[in-house]
Amino acid sequence: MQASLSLSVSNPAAIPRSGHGFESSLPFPSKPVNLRFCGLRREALGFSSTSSSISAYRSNRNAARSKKVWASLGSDNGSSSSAPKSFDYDLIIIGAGVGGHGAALHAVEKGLKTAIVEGDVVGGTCVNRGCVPSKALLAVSGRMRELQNEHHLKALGLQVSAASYDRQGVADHANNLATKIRSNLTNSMKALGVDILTGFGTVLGPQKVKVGKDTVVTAKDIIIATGSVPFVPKGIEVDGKTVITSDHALKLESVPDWIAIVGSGYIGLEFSDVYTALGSEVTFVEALDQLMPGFDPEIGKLAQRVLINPRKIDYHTGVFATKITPAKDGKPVTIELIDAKTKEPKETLEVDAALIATGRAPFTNGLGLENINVATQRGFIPVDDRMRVIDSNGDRVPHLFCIGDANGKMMLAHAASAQGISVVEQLTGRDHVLNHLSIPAACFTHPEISMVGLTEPQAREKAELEGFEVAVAKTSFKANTKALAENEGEGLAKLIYRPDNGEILGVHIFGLHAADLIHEASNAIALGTRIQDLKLAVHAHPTLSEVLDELFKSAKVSF
Ligand SMILES: Cc1cc2nc3c(=O)[nH]c(=O)nc-3n(C[C@H](O)[C@H](O)[C@H](O)COP(=O)(O)OP(=O)(O)OC[C@H]3O[C@@H](n4cnc5c(N)ncnc54)[C@H](O)[C@@H]3O)c2cc1C
Repeated sequence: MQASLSLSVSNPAAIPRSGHGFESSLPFPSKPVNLRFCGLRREALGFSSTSSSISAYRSNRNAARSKKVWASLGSDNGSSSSAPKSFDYDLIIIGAGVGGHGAALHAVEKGLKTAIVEGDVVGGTCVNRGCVPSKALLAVSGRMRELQNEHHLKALGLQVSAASYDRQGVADHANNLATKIRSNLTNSMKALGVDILTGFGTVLGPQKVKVGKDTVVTAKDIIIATGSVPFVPKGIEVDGKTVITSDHALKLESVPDWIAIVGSGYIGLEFSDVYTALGSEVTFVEALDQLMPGFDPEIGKLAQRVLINPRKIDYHTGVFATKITPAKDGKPVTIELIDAKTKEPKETLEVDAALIATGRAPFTNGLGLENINVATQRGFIPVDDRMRVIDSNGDRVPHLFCIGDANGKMMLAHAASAQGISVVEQLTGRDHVLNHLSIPAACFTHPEISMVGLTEPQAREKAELEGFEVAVAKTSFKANTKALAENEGEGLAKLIYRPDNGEILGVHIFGLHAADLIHEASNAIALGTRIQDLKLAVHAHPTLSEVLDELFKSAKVSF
């Protein structure tokens, strides 16, 4: 039975989505979708934004405009430009993904007259082809996994005769969620006064954008937020049916008996969770010597023991897939492997399907960067620590910023949104530099993996360079009452810190709801809270949050 799931892409051809022929530098992964990023703001939740509140926004906006402080932007971003004195907008954002949307809402709240240009559908990757539909599928795989686990059910005194699923129903759940969130997002932007300009955006100059064929709009400042597309290495032929990317996999048009997943980063891992829960066997193909590169090694090892070994998953590490050919005329998908180091040919795998999860490539094609003397670096737009675009001479391009996946700093939804908010803060007079080390990442397998800050090897390297001590504390979920009540005691939380001053360097969690638990640590890093103060915080009992309480209490800080 074939599904006809559609993500309602009104004009999917508007933006090319082919691979870019270079290695994507995907930093570790993801975190839970903050509903704010997905349009579920007050208004969308039924607290309607009245016309009086909108007009209040508009008059605040005008007041804020006249008071705008540009000091933080430096002289080359200020009024020295020869651009026209009056503009159509204070701010134009190119790309209505999660980054563009976050920036737009913050900008109108701050009183900036704002337009957002979108060449496809509002919501970008996260809402239409990323976080949102993938988490809907993972919600299903989590439940399937529980219902299929006889030991778990028996331990809870439950009996379930057989768990089965309706593939189309599962696909509909993912599609419906994306549609709902996309509509919330569109409505909230409209309600707050963001102008949505439909068409492909091209930068004509630092303060001028062409939308579609012949509309030209000007703005005091421009943010590029054009996101990314799946990266497909050379030699791999994607047919969208048996050799697929995440864009296709999210439609769940089939559940193959045996699927190879090329790449074991967070996207590959999450899909392995979905496919194995729905009955597929999975084979990972990974170029590095270990699965799950990017995770703290100790957490990766534990995750491999729990997520990979007991499931219908096998793997080949240290190999490149040089050629992948789709199934045809009754022949299976073939995957030719070579040794990643020696480049000697190895075996050829024959499977029912292959999912290419080798990272994401920035989408900066056709943006008109040549008009502003900007050269991309492996496709990414170079920016400084305030997201200001850097040109080919190493100078800042006045009034031009780039946020989100397109700058490659941290390819996560909430990082894109935080960068957008940070830029708007700068434009409205507050110098702001985002601390990317305080931004958490999560992988939504069952159980989940989350992290913030440095891994232990990274922290030790930094300590050696800077000359300080590093200490590590750990707590098991087996010591947590709530986890045991749920029969989910498998898990570990790890804290990497400086014993001399109580600074948190990194926190890594594998276990039930790890993606939610990480925020206590990321807020502490963002706010500079030290472990000696966290030890005094009180957590409700019995909750999973006590895992972190235990973790901080077990750290040995020397004052
Ligand atoms: C399967 C999958 C699961 C993921 N899960 C998570 C997760 O759980 N948590 C997480 O944090 N991240 C997750 N991510 C990553 C996340 O989706 C991205 O980091 C995020 O979407 C980046 O946001 P962005 O605004 O930079 O770009 P995008 O969301 O890609 O949006 C860019 C927008 O710009 C538009 N556009 C591009 N060029 C132009 C142009 N010239 N003119 C007009 N419009 C243009 C595009 O159509 C698009 O709408 C996931 C990604 C995938 C693929």
